Amino acid sequence: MLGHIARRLGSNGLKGISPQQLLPKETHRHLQSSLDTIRPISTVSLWPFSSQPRDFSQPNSSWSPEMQKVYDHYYALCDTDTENGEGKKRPWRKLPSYNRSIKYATGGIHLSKLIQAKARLFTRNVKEQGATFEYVVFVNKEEKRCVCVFQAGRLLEGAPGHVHGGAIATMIDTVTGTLAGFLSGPIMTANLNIDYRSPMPLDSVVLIHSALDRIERRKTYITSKVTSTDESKLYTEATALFVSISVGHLFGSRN
Ligand SMILES: CCCCCCCCCCCCCC(=O)SCCNC(=O)CCNC(=O)[C@H](O)C(C)(C)COP(=O)(O)OP(=O)(O)OC[C@H]1O[C@@H](n2cnc3c(N)ncnc32)[C@H](O)[C@@H]1OP(=O)(O)O
Repeated sequence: MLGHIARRLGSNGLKGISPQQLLPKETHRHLQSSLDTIRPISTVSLWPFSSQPRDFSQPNSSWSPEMQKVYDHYYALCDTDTENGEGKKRPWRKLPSYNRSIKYATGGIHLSKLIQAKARLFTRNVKEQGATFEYVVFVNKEEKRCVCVFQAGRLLEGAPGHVHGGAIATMIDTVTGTLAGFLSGPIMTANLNIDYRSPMPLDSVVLIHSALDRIERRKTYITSKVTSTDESKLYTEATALFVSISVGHLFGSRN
């Protein structure tokens, strides 16, 4: 199939070629009839390759009612785009989450190939939904803080029936790092201090609250705490230091 498409593309790339020309008649007819059953034809694109990367933080069937409820709560506080382009300005924004750290940033697709084409983000590389890290990050730019809703799947076991401390550290690093990157641009974790206060049962849904403490030159300090969704129980507290880097740092350059 891909060879067929490549032959039809020839040396002219995609210019002027419709999806109908690229697909065998039978495949095209099948695709057309499937799509007709789910969306009005006027809104259907027959182009079979999505240019949109998958957002792993969209709700899915592995989410517990509690996870969905907290997601709905924060989602309702987010900026919205309406059909006539008049969005509602609200303080929160849901961040999309892809399975590579830089691929979809500006120019990142080329960088990600240079660095390691087959690399995948640690927290987004298990196919079975709900088995490991299910999470979504909401950020409040004005208040320089974010909240991550995290459902810890059964494959994250450390102590029997409970979430592994390394998995919790991974999520704290990810969330504090996301906030630091959002506020300061490219960064790397220089220091992460964690106090584990109570064991977290597998399948728990928790909130990871992270906030900017201060920025000093290239250093961004973030504080974080992990609580139950009603915030009555404290699981973990942490502080993190991120140092701003140039892209060259990832290639071993000190500039
Ligand atoms: C963009 C994000 C969005 C993407 C989405 C994906 C989401 C996932 C997000 C996932 C996120 C996950 C992210 C990850 O997991 S990143 C992976 C884990 N981290 C690393 O591997 C980092 C390894 N270390 C280094 O590369 C370098 O040491 C760094 C870059 C950290 C600094 O080396 P550099 O040569 O550049 O700087 P410098 O040495 O001149 O120091 C500069 C300043 O910093 C101070 N300092 C340094 N170290 C420490 C320390 N340990 N405690 C206290 N202070 C420290 C230092 O005193 C100085 O202070 P001052 O003299 O200015 O006062």
